[in-house]
Amino acid sequence: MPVEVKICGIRDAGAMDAAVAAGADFVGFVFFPPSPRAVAPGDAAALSARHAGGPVRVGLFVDPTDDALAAILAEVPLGLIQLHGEETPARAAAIRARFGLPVMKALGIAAPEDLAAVDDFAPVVDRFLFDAKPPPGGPLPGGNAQSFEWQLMAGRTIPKPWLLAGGLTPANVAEAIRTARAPGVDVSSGVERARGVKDPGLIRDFIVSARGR
Ligand SMILES: O=C(O)c1ccccc1NCC(=O)[C@H](O)[C@H](O)COP(=O)(O)O
Repeated sequence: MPVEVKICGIRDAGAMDAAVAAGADFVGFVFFPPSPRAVAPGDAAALSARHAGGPVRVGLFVDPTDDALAAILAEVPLGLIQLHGEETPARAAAIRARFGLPVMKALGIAAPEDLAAVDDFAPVVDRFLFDAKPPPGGPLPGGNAQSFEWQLMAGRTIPKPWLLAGGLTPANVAEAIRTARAPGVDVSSGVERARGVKDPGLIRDFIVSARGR
């Protein structure tokens, strides 16, 4: 199976087109206003409409209310909801049931015990994303260009499809995949030329490096 790739934080046509052309499996739209990568729902819908088919459109949320989810889903044709906050398994289950979309839960990993949450979420989510724990007091719960120890994932049986994230770049993604034995990867900062500004060339390089060609 080819490694799955998600390009997160798409905000402009150049990035969207590059991700589609390079064969990304997922593109992420950040619906978290404090993020420099936040995108307005109308803009996300327009970017999505540039391509029929192609990658799964992922909406990234941080502890969203039902009203916020409903408003965005009314505008943007999302195929997957990414929960990147402090959502509990019960909240993830409720979102999945109410909105009828698959859910990917992001878990911050710094030590082996952080993976214990997998057992709690596995029955109620469709995918996992394993990211570095955010810096204490930092403004963002993700997208911080920070890696965690990839070796923590090696040899783990994760009962759902999963993506490795955190500090990945075109230069380190192949080693990260080998070390973590990751079936998929997610990137944001590592394909940016400035914070929040994606670089189409880096998006291409990242996907080529991840897939080993
Ligand atoms: O990217 C953001 O701005 C963001 C804001 C709030 C919550 C999560 C966020 N990003 C989550 C992602 O899926 C990132 O791609 C992932 O954390 C990896 O980011 P990076 O280390 O920058 O590649």
